[in-house]
Order: sequence, then C-alpha cells, then structure tokens
Amino acid sequence: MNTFYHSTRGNSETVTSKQAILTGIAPDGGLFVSDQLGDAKLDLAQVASQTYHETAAQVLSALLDDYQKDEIESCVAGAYGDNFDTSAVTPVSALGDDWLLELYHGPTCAFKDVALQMLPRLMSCARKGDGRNVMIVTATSGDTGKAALAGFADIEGCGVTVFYPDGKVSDIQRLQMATQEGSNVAVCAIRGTFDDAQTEVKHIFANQELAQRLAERGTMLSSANSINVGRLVPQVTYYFDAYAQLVRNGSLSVGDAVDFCVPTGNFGDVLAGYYAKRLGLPVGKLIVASNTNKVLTDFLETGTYDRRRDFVKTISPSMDILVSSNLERMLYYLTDGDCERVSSFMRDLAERGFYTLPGALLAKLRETFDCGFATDDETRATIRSAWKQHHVLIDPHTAVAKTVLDRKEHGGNQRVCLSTASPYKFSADVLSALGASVDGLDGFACMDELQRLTGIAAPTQLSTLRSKDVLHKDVVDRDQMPDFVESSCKRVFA
Ligand SMILES: N[C@@H](CCOP(=O)(O)O)C(=O)O
Repeated sequence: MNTFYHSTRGNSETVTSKQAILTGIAPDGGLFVSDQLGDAKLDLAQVASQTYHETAAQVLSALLDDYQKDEIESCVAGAYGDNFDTSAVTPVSALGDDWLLELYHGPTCAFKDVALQMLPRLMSCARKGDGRNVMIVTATSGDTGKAALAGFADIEGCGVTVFYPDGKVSDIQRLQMATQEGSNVAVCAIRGTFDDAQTEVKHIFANQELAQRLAERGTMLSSANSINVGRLVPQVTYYFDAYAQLVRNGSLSVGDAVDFCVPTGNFGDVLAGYYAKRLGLPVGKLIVASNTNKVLTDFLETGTYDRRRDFVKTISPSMDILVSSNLERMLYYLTDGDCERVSSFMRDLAERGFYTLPGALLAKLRETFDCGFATDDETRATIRSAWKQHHVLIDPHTAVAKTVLDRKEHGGNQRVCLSTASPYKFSADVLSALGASVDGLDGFACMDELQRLTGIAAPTQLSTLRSKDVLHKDVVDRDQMPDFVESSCKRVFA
C-alpha cells in the first residue's frame, strides 16, 4: 500500500511521496506529513548487522514507498559512494563518556550532505514523466545552501537558487557558495536574516502569479530545505546507523534506549530523530540544543513559542534562526493530526508572533524532548575543553550541543551528540576558542594556523577554496527575491 502525504494544515488532498518531494511545500503553505508514519517499523536486530546503505534503503522504503526498489537502491548507491570520505558515511566516535555522530564527511563538510546528496536523485525519479523543469529555491543560514548547490549542480532538468543572509554566515560558508560552479546555479545574499530569507521563500512558493508565469515556460519550484520531506527522510537513517554502530562496539544491547542531543535551528535534524523513534528506534530523550537564539528552549520550557525577540548573531550561525519551520510537523503529530489546530498555531505565529500550547500538549511533548542552550562563551569553553581534555576538535554547533548535554543529569542511557559540521568551516572562531589570537588573520590564515596547532588536516574541499574565483556577488533586498528567482529560471532554463 502506498504511503500518502497531505498538508499539516488540511488533509482533504493527498499526494504520493514523489509528488510531495517534487512540490516541496503544500499549496496551503503547510508541510507534507503522512498519517502512516510508524506503521512500518525497522527490525532493530537486523539494523545492527547492516551497512549504512542497507539501512538507508529500508528507511527510504518505509517512508517513501511509491519509489521502486531499484530506484531506491540506485539513489542510495549514488548518494553514499566515494563522495563521502569514509565508507561508514556517518561514523560514531568517542567524546569522553559520550559519543559524537560525525555527520560532516560529505562533499560540503556538513550534515546536510547526507540528505542533499540524496534529494537530487529522489527528485530526478519523481520528475520522470513529468516534463517540467524544477527550480529549487533554498534559504540558508550557512550549510544547506552549499550542500544544495553541490547536490543539484548540473542535474538534468533542475536548477538551484540559494539565498543567504549577508554578513551572517562564516567566511568559509560564504566562499563555499560564492565560488560554486555550474550552469544551473544561482546564489544571492539578502539584506536581512535567515528568517527573512525563509519567510520570503515561502511567499515565493505561494505566489500564484509567479507560478503561472513559470508554468507557461514549463518550470515549477521546489525546496531543498527540510520543509521538503525528501530532505528530512534521509536524515532518519543516521539515527538508526548510530545505534547499530553502538551495538557493534558493545556499548548497547539491542533494545537499550539511547539519548540524542541535537544542535538545531529549523528543527529538521531533531525531527528526523523523532521519525526514527516512530520507526522503532528506542530513543530515550531527544535533547534540543540552541544557541543564544533560544526560541526552542523557551518553547520547550514554557509552552509559548515567541519569535518576537532580537535576533542575535552568534558563532554558530547555521542555528541563528527564530522561526523553526519543522516544528509545524511536530505540532501535527503532537495534536494527533489536528490540522485545524496546527493552522491556528501557525496563523498566530504569523499574525501575532507567538502561540501557546496547552499544558497537556506541552507535557506530552516533553515526554520525548528535552532542551537547553549555550551562549557563545560557553560554546568556546566547550571547544577548548574538548580539545584540551580529549584531543577532539569540534565545531561551534557541535559544541553548543555538547555544552547542553554536559549540563544534563546522566540518566544511564548511552548519549550521542550530533556533530553537524567540520570545525574548519568556522576556522576563525574555533581557533580563537582554543586561545590563539586571530587578529589580522583571514579565514584561510586561521585554517592554516588551526591545522598547525592541532595537527588535524583541513578538508581539501575547504582549503582549496582560496584559489577559486568568486562567481556570485549579488546582494538584494527581501522584496527583490521573487524577481531574482524568476530571472534565474529564465537564465537556467533558457
Ligand atoms: N541551518 C540551515 C538553515 C535551514 O535549515 P534546513 O535544515 O531547513 O535546510 C542552514 O545551515 O542553512
């Protein structure tokens, strides 16, 4: 039986997973969800003895079951080949008494690669027989943008347009995007925050006149952010695979519960952990770790989600987010599929800037989710202590999670911290956290010094950026974004 998807804001119209992936976001602005989530469970004992690829195929088949077996197998083989620098894809390593799930071994050195090496392949299968070109429109706070560009560059019938907040991503993140080659790519900075970019991208998806003009040229829009279910689903795999690795190294017996601590801004990565739980993974707690933009911590502590606060630029820029899109999916499952209620929360968030969960719902949410936040100073101290005490070099986002995890009382479960990016994407801040002076040093001088100090080599795809030409220099205001998308479509699909 096929799994059907519908909007979080209404269930009268259903689509297959291929259609959901192709469309990206539901026409009413909601996110695609399936009521069959968790009907199919993975066999844990079997997972423990499988390769990453085998588990990925099972996860995808369970959640995207209108894809044929051979389509899934070819997507998995293509996504997780020698484009990752380890055949383990996402290895687990020790950090003191806890574990790090290393998610940065892909082509752009961030966890987004795990899904964005897969999404273009899923999209190509979904496009078969459709005939329309797809322009992927993506907002990024630093990592998704480059991973989407790398994944979709030169993919037949697809283009990719990325918007990032000017001055609010690391130097290396900016250069990764600004140097992207490919005839089907467009990159543009915006004057504003990630939230401005993401909100405007959602407006662009809802813009019927633009959609009509693009349709006349045979083009449709879709998303590579975690609002697209095809971005979310591949991330479920690494929760299962981390568990399997811990069983294999003797730290767990099949059936033991594990806690995961996840640095997250848009709530996609931690939601993938919730999906894993629904698919049968024995998850104890999912700990949501935030930086000073602690809208999620406040929500999980008080039940009020309130975006009406000052945006703070931090040293963990990928999490500098005040509107966490995927929380909408969690609200759907939390309310047992009450689309009316989800719509009303989302209306309140858009119109009043906040909404409040009733106490019973908050209590239910807290059965699975815990939370905490770290300031920049606390984050730096954790980078320093991880290096000094354990000789493990971590990036600021990972350090946010480790700070939060260290503060929690140890309940006895094995604990896994998601390590979401290479420290070398944030060379200056990591170097300075280790106590070195960064005065007068640019990003690459910091990278060199960090290598010298730690003896850990920077990934080649980051160190070679210094010799690449900057190809994308546009900067626009938020209200110019629709025009930028339209002209990108005309150029790419001329
Ligand atoms: N943290 C992201 C922001 C967008 O989140 P996504 O998971 O929905 O793509 C980034 O680094 O770009």
